Amino acid sequence: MAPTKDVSVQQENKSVGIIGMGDMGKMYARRIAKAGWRVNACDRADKFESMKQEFANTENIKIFANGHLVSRLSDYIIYCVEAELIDDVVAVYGPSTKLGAIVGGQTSCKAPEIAAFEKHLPKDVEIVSCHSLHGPNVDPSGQPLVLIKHRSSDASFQLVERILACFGSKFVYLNAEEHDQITADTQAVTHAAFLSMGTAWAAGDQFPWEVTKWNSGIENIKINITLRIYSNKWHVYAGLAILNPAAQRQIRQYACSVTELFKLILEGKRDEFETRVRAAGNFVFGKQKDELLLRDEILDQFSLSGVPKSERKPNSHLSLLGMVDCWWKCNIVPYDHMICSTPLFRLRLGATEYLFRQPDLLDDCIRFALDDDSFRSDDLEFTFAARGWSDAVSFGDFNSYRKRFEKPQEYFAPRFAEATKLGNEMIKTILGRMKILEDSREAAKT
Ligand SMILES: NC(=O)C1=CN([C@@H]2O[C@H](COP(=O)(O)OP(=O)(O)OC[C@H]3O[C@@H](n4cnc5c(N)ncnc54)[C@H](OP(=O)(O)O)[C@@H]3O)[C@@H](O)[C@H]2O)C=CC1
Ligand SMILES: O=C(O)C(=O)Cc1ccc(O)cc1
Repeated sequence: MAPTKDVSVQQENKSVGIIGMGDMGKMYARRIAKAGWRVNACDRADKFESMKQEFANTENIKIFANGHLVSRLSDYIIYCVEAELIDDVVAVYGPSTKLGAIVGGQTSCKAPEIAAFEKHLPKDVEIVSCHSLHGPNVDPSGQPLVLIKHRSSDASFQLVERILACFGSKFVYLNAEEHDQITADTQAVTHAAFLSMGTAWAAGDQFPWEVTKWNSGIENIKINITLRIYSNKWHVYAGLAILNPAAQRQIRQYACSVTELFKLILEGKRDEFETRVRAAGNFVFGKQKDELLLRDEILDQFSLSGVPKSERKPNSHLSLLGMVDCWWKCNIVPYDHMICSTPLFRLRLGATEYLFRQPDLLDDCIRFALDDDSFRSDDLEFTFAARGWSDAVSFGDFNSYRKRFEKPQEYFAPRFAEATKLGNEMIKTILGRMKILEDSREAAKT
């Protein structure tokens, strides 16, 4: 029989440690173990027995009582804990790291993670960090996986590459600072926009799929993504926004863009509003010639409502106008950030592109924003919400972020099961199509 990949991996006689066996840690452990590497893993001590049971029959995974035991044994140790806890957890287990091992982390913001490693790890330990730019239930193949060679030899870095190759992801090589700059946009502002939509709908006591005016192709994206975010754990979003200074700046600009555009609407300053929206659009989309990322017939498959197309109305789309204005004011061309794109970022870019690159739609939207007041109160709620999220992030208070998150979460909870199912299908279909487009663009370049 031909030697399998598993055999060559075992021959390296290296083991991987995972500290923090939540959603991402388990996903990492399972995939790395399946590729044949020995995995030593732990979560908090009080979960030791239940974890042991859960992984009793999983080949190559051994559960330990704590991170000291994992650290002492493993050659590449990955911290998969909450971002806000990284300093505390590395302070405890870091000094137990095996002599000459490599350490990395999976948290979504790298400045505090690298600072914790530099502070608490012994000097002989190398540092190679990583970040999978997708959630635990998304197929990692073809998705970006950032690798950060912070303090390591080439040989150690190549070992990490061989270990993480089992995801089939696209490696993206960045330093920690570049990572945080780009993900501030691709992740933190993306979440801020959809979190604000959810807060506004909940504050206005609207299940958007039950209200006719929220029914059109891109509304389906807004609703499905918003519900997808609220059905998740608050700490993931809090960590990557609060701990990343670039994210705080960009989220503040998003709130400011939304507020300024809304004031122009209220004051009826048509020319100023239109000039600003078009200038932002030209900056972001002016050079784009490729086919649109999103198409009606695909978007329409993913409605939570079933309202016929003929009954749909235009929308002022303040949330999308604000995104493009924010990119313009931050001097960001989002297409340059595709290397660190998450599925949600691609959908956000697809939705704004859909509006700005179809001249009739943008004309309708500008006219509607100024002449029709049926979205005014929704836009008011949205503006409050965007500023509230920006404040929550700037104040840096995890607890108030959590409270802010949990209110809409409770409001939308009854629809999570259905929305997640539809959202997963939507993401699969739309991203499948986007990938074909992106591949053909790449092929055209070469
Ligand atoms: N979920 C996602 O979509 C993604 C998340 N990430 C990042 O990955 C990291 C993990 O996220 P995720 O898996 O979703 O979060 P989870 O909350 O599911 O997992 C974190 C786990 O670490 C455990 N933990 C906390 N302290 C310790 C400790 N001292 N020793 C051992 N285990 C500990 C937590 O226990 P307890 O719950 O009791 O605190 C929890 O089980 C985060 O930093 C997140 O930002 C990155 C990409 C995607
Ligand atoms: O795609 C998104 O934006 C998600 O919400 C999932 C996610 C969350 C945190 C990460 O660090 C990476 C991906």
